[in-house]
Order: sequence, then C-alpha cells, then structure tokens
Amino acid sequence: ATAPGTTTLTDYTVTQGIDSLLTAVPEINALARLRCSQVFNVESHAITNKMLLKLAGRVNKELSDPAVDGVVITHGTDTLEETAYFLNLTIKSRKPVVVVGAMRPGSAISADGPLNLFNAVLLAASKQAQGHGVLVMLNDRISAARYTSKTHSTQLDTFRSPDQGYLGQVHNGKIHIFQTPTTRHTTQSDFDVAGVKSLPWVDIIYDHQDAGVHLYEASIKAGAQGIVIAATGNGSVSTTVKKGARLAARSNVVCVRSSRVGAGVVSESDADDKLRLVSGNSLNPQKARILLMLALGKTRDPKTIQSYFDQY
Ligand SMILES: NC(=O)C[C@H](N)C(=O)O
Repeated sequence: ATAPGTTTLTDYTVTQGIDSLLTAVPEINALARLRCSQVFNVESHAITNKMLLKLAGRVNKELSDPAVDGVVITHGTDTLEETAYFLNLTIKSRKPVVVVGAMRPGSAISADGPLNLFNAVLLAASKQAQGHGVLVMLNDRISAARYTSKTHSTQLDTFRSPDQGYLGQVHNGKIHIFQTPTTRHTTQSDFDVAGVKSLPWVDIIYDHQDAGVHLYEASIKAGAQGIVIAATGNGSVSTTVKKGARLAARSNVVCVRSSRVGAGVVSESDADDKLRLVSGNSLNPQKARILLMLALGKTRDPKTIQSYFDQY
C-alpha cells in the first residue's frame, strides 16, 4: 500500500502488486527461487467466501507440485486471521503456508513490510516450519493461524494470542520455533473444499446491553444457515441470546456462542442442549464463523458441530 507522504501511516491505498513488493526486498532472492502470482489485489475487508475457496484451491495445487517447498501469501492485516484460519482447516499438506502482512504502508518511514516478507519467505522455505499448520508472520513473531488475532488498530505488535502465545520468532535471519499447535489442522483436518463452489452463509451478531432480537430475525429471514453470537463475557446467555437462539433453532439455524472479549474459552453451558447452542471454545467470533461455515458444509447437527469446535 502507498500513502501520500512518508509520515502518513494510515491514509493509504492498495497500489503495489507482488512484483514491486519483491523488488523492494532483493535479499529474498538469496533465500528461495520464487514463483509469484497475483491472485487478488484488494484490501482484506473485501475478501469474500468465493475468494477464500479460490485461494485454498490454488495453494493446494501449488503444494502438490514436488518442486514447491512452501507458499507465502501477502494479505491485509484486517481480516488476515480469517483467511489464515480458513487455510489452516483446508490445506492438505505439511509444507509451510505463511500468511504475511504489514501494518505500515510501503511508503512510510520504518515500513514493516519488507522485513516481514523476508522472514515469511525464510519460514516458507524451511523444513522447521513444516507440520505446524498455517503460520502468520509479522513483527518478527511466528504465530499459529488458529490462535493469533489482530488486537490493535495500528501498532506493529498487533497480532497476539493472550492464552497461547507465539510459536516462535525469527531473529537475525534464524528461525526459532518453541511450540506447536495442539488443535487439528491441514493434513489432520476433516474439511475438504476441493470442488466446493460456495460456503453456507453465517452471520455474526454482537450482543450488548439492551440488545433487540431483530438482528436474529433478519439473519434467519435472509437465509443464514448459522449464526455466531459475539456474546458478552464467558459467552453469557442473555435474554436476547436466549430468544434469538430459540428463533434460530425453530428454523434449523445453528448458533455458536463465542465471546466479544477477545480471549479465553467459552464454557459449555447447561442451556446449550435446550437451546441447541454450540460453545465456540476459544475461537473469537470471526474465526468461529469460518469453522461454522465449514462445519455446516457437513452437518446441521449441533452435537457434531460441537465436536468440531472442541477439536479445531
Ligand atoms: N494494514 C493493513 O494491512 C490493513 C488493510 N486495510 C487491510 O487490507 O487489511
């Protein structure tokens, strides 16, 4: 992205294609032989389900080529965690897939993109990075797609996971991996989107004080097959959530209770069975939506869907 001046950090437009990103970091040529393609060139809020499906197909195809050691995807940071988690569940390979972004435009003083990209290519080309699921590389930190989330609107250390931390770091051009995710991903995933043309529609509804039930009504009427509730605290079942869940259950729409607080596991509740609710485990609402779309491609049974949320 490019901004009008070197000190402008936020007012930018997507301008650079992959070729200009790479010419800015010639050091990358010493790390790997690169084959590049521009699959999309959009800000990340413009990514659609169709684009996710196309990207997963493309990455799986590249990785099935024995000449390919790994894949790097450059991505806007706003919804990066959604794409990374989707790929974590749908890529059928142990080879590294690294999603990389930048918080500052390339035109800025101290732009972070060049080093992030260098580190991402280093990681994607390495044996050490194999088998940990999809990785996110920013600010020298290696994160697991399952755990990491954008937590700050502008700072460079925005990608964090308070409970699970980082998988490792890149330091002076050397990779250090400290741990591996324990949730199922890539080669152990049940989800396969080969040949899939569209994903079931899932909305996210944010709960708050004095919330109305009209958003549930609208979502069900619009044909959603699932609703993720960004509930308060530990996924609290407020009166509105209860009413919304009852309406949804009547239309066979599956509701997942996640939390708007951004960290922590949402406990399973006694109310879940009665209201056909699924607990979102430690997935934030936007990631719970990704898993629910994939789960609904297989079943509408809340118990089976709960088992996916327990494992992925
Ligand atoms: N810094 C960024 O990458 C944000 C950008 N708006 C995006 O596409 O997500």
